[in-house]
Amino acid sequence: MSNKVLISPSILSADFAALGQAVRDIDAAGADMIHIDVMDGHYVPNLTIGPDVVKALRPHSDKPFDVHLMISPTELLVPLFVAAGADYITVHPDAGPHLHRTLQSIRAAGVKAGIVLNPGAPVEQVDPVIDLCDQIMIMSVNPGYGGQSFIPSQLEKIAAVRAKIDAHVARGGQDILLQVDGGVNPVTAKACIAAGATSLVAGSAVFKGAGTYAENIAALRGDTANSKAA
Ligand SMILES: O=C(CO)[C@H](O)[C@H](O)COP(=O)(O)O
Ligand SMILES: [Co+2]
Repeated sequence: MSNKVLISPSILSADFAALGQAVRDIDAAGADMIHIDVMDGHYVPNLTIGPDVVKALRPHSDKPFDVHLMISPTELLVPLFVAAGADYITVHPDAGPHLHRTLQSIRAAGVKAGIVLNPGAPVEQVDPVIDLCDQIMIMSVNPGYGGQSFIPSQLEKIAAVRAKIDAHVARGGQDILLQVDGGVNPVTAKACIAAGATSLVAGSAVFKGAGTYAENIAALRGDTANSKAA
């Protein structure tokens, strides 16, 4: 795997009246993936994007669509996001009803599967399903809204999951992206990377940061030569 950290800008912070343009712009600015936050007004107290919007955005970029499902129950809607063009589907273990089966069904559909640990969730949630994960995401804010502040206690969890992934790979298991989502800016990004993250989600820091989208993305990678936002 490349040492370069992947940047997955969250379109939650984009202009919802111009999402296609936003996806084209972050693609051109060097995003590695496009993070799409799906909220149902039930698992989290906010409503956002459904499968028809994901399908409508699909022609606007060839980059992987990184779909973060904050919906409960999860299982019934997974096929709709697969059909809409998701490349990664990441689910919350407590959204239910059957985490193991949900991850199996995502992978059986040819899509990469991930789990998300909320700030209050124990790191042990990873253990029973690590074989089925292509991505593990640590939420560094409580899910539901963009623009919140990074919760520093999650750095310890990032490091603990890094150790679990490294041990898993050493046993011959598949490599797994370690993603962080929430309150990621150039300062917190540095701490996340030091703790072992390999993929960073950022909404506010990309769409509302100090520089151009390309400069904001470069700043998250720690590439200060190409950034005005660091
Ligand atoms: O999943 C999310 C919220 O539930 C978002 O991906 C996340 O909050 C990104 O926004 P920001 O970078 O502004 O914190
Ligand atoms: Co998200």
